[in-house]
Amino acid sequence: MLPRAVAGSCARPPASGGASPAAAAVRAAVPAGDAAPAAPAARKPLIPATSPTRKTTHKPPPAGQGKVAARNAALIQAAAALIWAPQAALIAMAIGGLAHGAPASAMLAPAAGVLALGLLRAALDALGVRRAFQGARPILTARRRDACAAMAARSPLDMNRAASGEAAAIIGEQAEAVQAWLARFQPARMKASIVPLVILACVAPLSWVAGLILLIAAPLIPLFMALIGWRAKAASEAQLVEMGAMNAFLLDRLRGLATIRTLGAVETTATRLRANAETVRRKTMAVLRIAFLSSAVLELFSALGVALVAVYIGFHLLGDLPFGAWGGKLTLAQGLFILLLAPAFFEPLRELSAVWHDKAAGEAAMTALDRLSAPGEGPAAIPLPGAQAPERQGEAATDPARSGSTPPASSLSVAPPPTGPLMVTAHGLRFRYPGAATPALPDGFSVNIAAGERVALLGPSGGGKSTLLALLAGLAAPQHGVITIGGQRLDDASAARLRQRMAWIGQQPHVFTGGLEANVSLGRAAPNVRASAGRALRWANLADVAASRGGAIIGEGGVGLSGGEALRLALARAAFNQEAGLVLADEPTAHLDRATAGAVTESLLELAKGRTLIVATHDPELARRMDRTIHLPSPTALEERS
Ligand SMILES: Nc1ncnc2c1ncn2[C@@H]1O[C@H](COP(=O)(O)OP(=O)(O)OP(=O)(O)O)[C@@H](O)[C@H]1O
Repeated sequence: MLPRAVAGSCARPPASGGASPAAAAVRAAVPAGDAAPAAPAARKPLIPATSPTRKTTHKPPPAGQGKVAARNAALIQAAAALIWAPQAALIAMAIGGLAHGAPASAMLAPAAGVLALGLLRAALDALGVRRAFQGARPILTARRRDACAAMAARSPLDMNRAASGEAAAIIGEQAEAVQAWLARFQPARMKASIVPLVILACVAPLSWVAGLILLIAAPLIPLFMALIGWRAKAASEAQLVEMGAMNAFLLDRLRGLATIRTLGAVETTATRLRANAETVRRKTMAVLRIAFLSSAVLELFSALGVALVAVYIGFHLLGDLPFGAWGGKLTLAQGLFILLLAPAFFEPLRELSAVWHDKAAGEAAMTALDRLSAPGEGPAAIPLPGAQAPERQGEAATDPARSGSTPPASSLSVAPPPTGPLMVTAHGLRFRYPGAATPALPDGFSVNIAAGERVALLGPSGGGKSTLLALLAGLAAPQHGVITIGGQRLDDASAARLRQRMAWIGQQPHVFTGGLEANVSLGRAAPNVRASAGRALRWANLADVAASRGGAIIGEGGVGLSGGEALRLALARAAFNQEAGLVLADEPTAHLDRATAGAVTESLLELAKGRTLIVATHDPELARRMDRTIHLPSPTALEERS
């Protein structure tokens, strides 16, 4: 089985600014896929993250740079919000002037001023939003890249790796919440800490009563929002976990659809899926309930604050409440100015509350990304030799501890493995899966396979055939013993380079979304890629399939391939790799009818010309066609020995 591929990140424009917390929560709680069909760009062919010739470069997230960009964007947005103060002053003065008998023509200058300031405000606001989005995007991309790199740095044999469905849901979909959090919550927080203070500074010198009302009403909003926010975060996290679990379950069952049908387990699977969906619905409703509750609290307090200011100003102007203006009496213009500013005082607090759910969802998504990006250390982890997690950049090549218990004698050798068929040796191997009671291979297992030899690994189920192939492919490191490929020791430093000279044919090759040719080349660099992929397809007897599909998308969401065709695709992939001097095949004829299995056997033999071939199989016919057979003992024999 090749390492699972992880979907790359896809850009999505910022969500439109929601006015209420409920709207924000609906955005956060409802999966994007439910709200709108995936954009065609999101269906690009995927390339395995550990594709041998594809080098992943990891850059650290531009945290410092991102922070400066976010602060600048927030300041621009705060400045835009503050423009309302001079606009309100112009409007109040103009109406005050009218009340005192000024001619209508006196309105023209203030109206022009309000218009000009309005345009400036809109421009600044747009600039601030744009800057915030541009500042947040690279941070999200870096986090996604880190998560993909950390996943790729774990062996496909590692059972503790996140399931593909869960990883795809977190990296592809849930991670978008980080963008909303960074681009919207942080500017909103900055606005909420600057704008009300400035407005208070404008209002208080005119009327201490109005200032006091605002001062008392304002902190109640963040206080209640914080109280509700704690629950919102917990609810968002629970919802994300449930969504990831459902995706993982769905993907797993889709992969095994044929088996489910064969075993008549369709109804059971559907029932379980229905139960999962019901749990997701309940968790989503919990998030929405909290959102609507916080929305009600917020509107109540801001409406009360504005109403109290309006009542006071009204009665003050009528002379019923003659106090509160520092010993004097407010003019109509001053009263209007305060009235116009009162809603603007609460506006940033409302906005902050509206994006509070972005914060809850963003933090929950960030935690999920962190979990994926964790390098997978500890007793249960199986690191992928030769792969580098982002944190380990530059460290792996010089760290002997990572290459197993034996010192990396030839790891300093940078000579490329020889061309042509590769000799394979294994000496004194010991390998036990983390947490397993018994070794997966006979202890001290040794083997010598000559260059160009064709060998079958035979043995009962669970005897360790696939494990041995995985160790030879450098997908996991043995706890003891030495493997050499083409005379070079397979270790942490050489694994990635040696894997480039290997081809792997699994039982159920993964078909990526994309055309047949792209599925053969898998993003690998080669001269005349298309022509070479076409040749490989013709060689694997897939020319007819390619012609009938006419460049259509195959794989996830596209037209599928039969089991035999998928196997032939794997053969074409191996044939495409002209550099491969070692072909490792894991039960290539399993699940195939006799005729197709025979055809696959012939193709394998042809592929093996000029290459070394090691096949794990239960198929006696395939084993008979090999030069030699190696028997691996049964697991019970191993248990007795251990
Ligand atoms: N990723 C894994 N994590 C933990 N244990 C594993 C893992 N893969 C295999 N094993 C265990 O290791 C032992 C050897 O399994 P392996 O798949 O290598 O046998 P096999 O000979 O290929 O079997 P089969 O013919 O059924 O494919 C088994 O006991 C199996 O349960």
